[in-house]
Order: sequence, then C-alpha cells, then structure tokens
Amino acid sequence: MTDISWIVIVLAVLVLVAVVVGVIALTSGARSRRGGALTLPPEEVSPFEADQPPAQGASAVLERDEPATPTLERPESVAGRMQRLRERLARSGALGQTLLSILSRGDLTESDWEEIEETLLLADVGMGPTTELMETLRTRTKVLGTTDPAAVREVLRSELLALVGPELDRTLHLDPAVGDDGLAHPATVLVVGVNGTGKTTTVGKLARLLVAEDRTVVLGAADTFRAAAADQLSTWGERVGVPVVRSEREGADPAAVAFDAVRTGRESAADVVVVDTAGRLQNKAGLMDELGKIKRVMSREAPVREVLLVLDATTGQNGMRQAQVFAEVVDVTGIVLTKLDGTAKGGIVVAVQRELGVPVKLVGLGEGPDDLAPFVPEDFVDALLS
Ligand SMILES: Nc1nc2c(ncn2[C@@H]2O[C@H](COP(=O)(O)OP(=O)(O)OP(=O)(O)O)[C@@H](O)[C@H]2O)c(=O)[nH]1
Repeated sequence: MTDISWIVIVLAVLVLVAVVVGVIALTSGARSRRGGALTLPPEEVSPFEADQPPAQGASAVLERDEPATPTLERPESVAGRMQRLRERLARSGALGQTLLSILSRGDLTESDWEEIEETLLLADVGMGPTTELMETLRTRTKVLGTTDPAAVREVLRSELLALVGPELDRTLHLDPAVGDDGLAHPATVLVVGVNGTGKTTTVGKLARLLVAEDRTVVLGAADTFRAAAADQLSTWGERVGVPVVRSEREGADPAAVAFDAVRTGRESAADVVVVDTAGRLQNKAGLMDELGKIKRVMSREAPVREVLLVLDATTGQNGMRQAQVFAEVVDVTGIVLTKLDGTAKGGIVVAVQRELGVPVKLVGLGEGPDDLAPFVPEDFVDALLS
C-alpha cells in the first residue's frame, strides 16, 4: 500500500470514531432532558360515549418534575398576598368614592339620587340590588340627618357590606372525602368558563395557593382543544413541583384526561386534584353536555367537591347569562372573578352572587403567579371606600 492509501484509511477511521462518539452524546443528552417524565403509551383514546370510564392511562401523559429539580418556587403565603393585593383592589374604588362624595353633599335632590343610581349601574351592581341599596340609603341618610363624612361613610360601608353578603360561605371545601370503600379520596375541583376568562391561569395560581398551604396537588389538563393550554399548565406545575396529567393528542377526550387526573391523584394520595377545561360558549349545547360528562366521569373516582366558574370581571353584565347556563349544567359551587385589578366594574360581585346564589370565592388581581386571593367582603368594601 502507498503512503496516500494509509493516510486515507487513518482519516476514515477517525471520522467513523467521531460520528459514533457524536451519536452517543446526542442520545444521552436527549435522555437526560426527558428526566423523570413518565410517558404513557399514546394509545387511541376511547370515545367512551356511554360514559364508561376509560382504562387508566389510555389518554394521558403524566409529567413529573425531575427528581433533582434544582429550585422549586415557594409560592407566597395567603396572608402575604392578601396584604399585597389589597392595594390592587383599591384601584377599583371608583364606585365607593363616587357614592361617598354624593352622599356627603347633604339634602340630596332627586338629581343626586339619579347620580347615585347611575354610578351603581355603571359599576355593574345590577338593577335589583341598585334599587334596594337606594332605598336603604334614602332611609338611613334621612335618619342620620348629618353630612359628617365619617358617619356617612359608616352608613355606606355597612350597606355595601350587606349587599356583598358577609355571611355567605366562601370556604373552598377541599378536605379529602372518604369514599364508599372507606378510603380517603382527594378533593377534586373542576374549573369551567367561557373562552379567555382566565381558567388556565387560575388553575395554575390555585395550585400555588394550595402548595402555599402545604397541600399536595395534581393538575389535570382537560383543555384538549387548545394545545398551548396543556403546555401552559405544565409550566405552572413544574415551577412548584406539581404533576400535570395531560393528553399527548390534541383533541383527545377531555373526560378521559379528567378521569386519569383524578385516578392519579388517588393513587398518589394527593390532597387536591384541580382540572382545567376548555373555554366554551354557553350556547353550544354539545360543549355544555361535554362539561356534564366530564363531571360525571370524574365523580366515579372521587366526589367533585368544587365546581368553580371563572368569570372575567371586565365583561360585566355580559357574563351573567353565561354564568346562569353553566350553573344549570354543572352545579357551580363558587365563582372566581378574574381581572378585578384596575376595573371599575366591581359591582359585578354583587350581581353575580344574586343571580346565581353562588358566592365569589376567589378573585384574580393581576397576571403575576400569586395574584389570586380568597375573596373577603370586608376587604373589598374597605377598598371601595379607601
Ligand atoms: N390582569 C389580569 N389578567 C388575568 C387575570 N387572570 C388571567 N389573566 C389573563 O387573561 C388571559 C387569558 O388567560 P387564560 O388563563 O389563558 O384564559 P383561559 O380561560 O384558560 O383561555 P381559553 O383556554 O382560551 O378559554 C391571560 O393573558 C392571563 O394572564 C387577572 O386576574 N388579572
């Protein structure tokens, strides 16, 4: 063999070795990126039209945090966020401030009372509660017979508070229930609402709120309609070490995913399972039926303790009709009022509770991860008047 032949052979061997080393490096890199994610086989989802629960894992991928996740976030405590968010509530104070200034004029004329009525209606308090409040205010200011700001403020505060309903039970009922089999089941929460009201964000924030209370949580991404929703939820979960059960297939049966999420919660002895659903318009009968089915299927694994309807506070009265239809289909147990930061439409709290007979339990006050807080009527009214 010539020298040139030897050189060619040596070069060929070197290239081969480089290629083999490269392939090994790539494969091990991919494996470590997948980390602890448990990927279940992407089998076809059974449509389970007859409301039969699917075989567990038929549709869902359980995403776990890698065991050695470097830093998990510690969500803000409930007390801490309430303190911080009070200020945001105050930004929706136009209603209280305006009422206070009119009532302090003394000897109110009919045009003053019309101004009060207009202020209440513009803030979405609704016709019925507005009329009631006007009547009580007329009587009480007459009896009071003074324009002393502190006294007027006190009357207004107590009447607004009565309207908001301090006596309503706003607790999230999340204690694990005991099933017929005598075993503890996780408390399950179903989150519903029309498109874009903030459901996925609320589910993520709620997970953080629960983690801050040292509860163990599993999330279910049953919004299989919008692929990004499951990714969005996975990100929320990863940040606080909460597993997210999701479908690999866009358009998979949301009831199957919800079922898998609840079963995963049971098997891992989680305290709470929160299931996100796709946004839907109340006039789409098929989609509303689907919601009923999701709830029925979930409750085969564990009773659904809370059905939270997410309403966008800025849509005001438009949200009312939607809310009624949702309540008919799935027995809503609580309202989450999002985007209450910076809207002057805070009166919707009163209107929606009246129409549905369901309390506002949580309020969204910003886009930050911990901008969700329990709704406290006293704080709300004080913020309106601050
Ligand atoms: N300012 C503010 N924005 C919010 C709040 N809650 C949610 N958002 C924003 O509202 C937008 C919609 O939120 P999503 O959670 O994606 O809404 P969704 O209801 O899941 O949407 P669909 O799945 O399309 O129905 C996002 O930009 C959120 O950041 C809130 O309390 N305040």
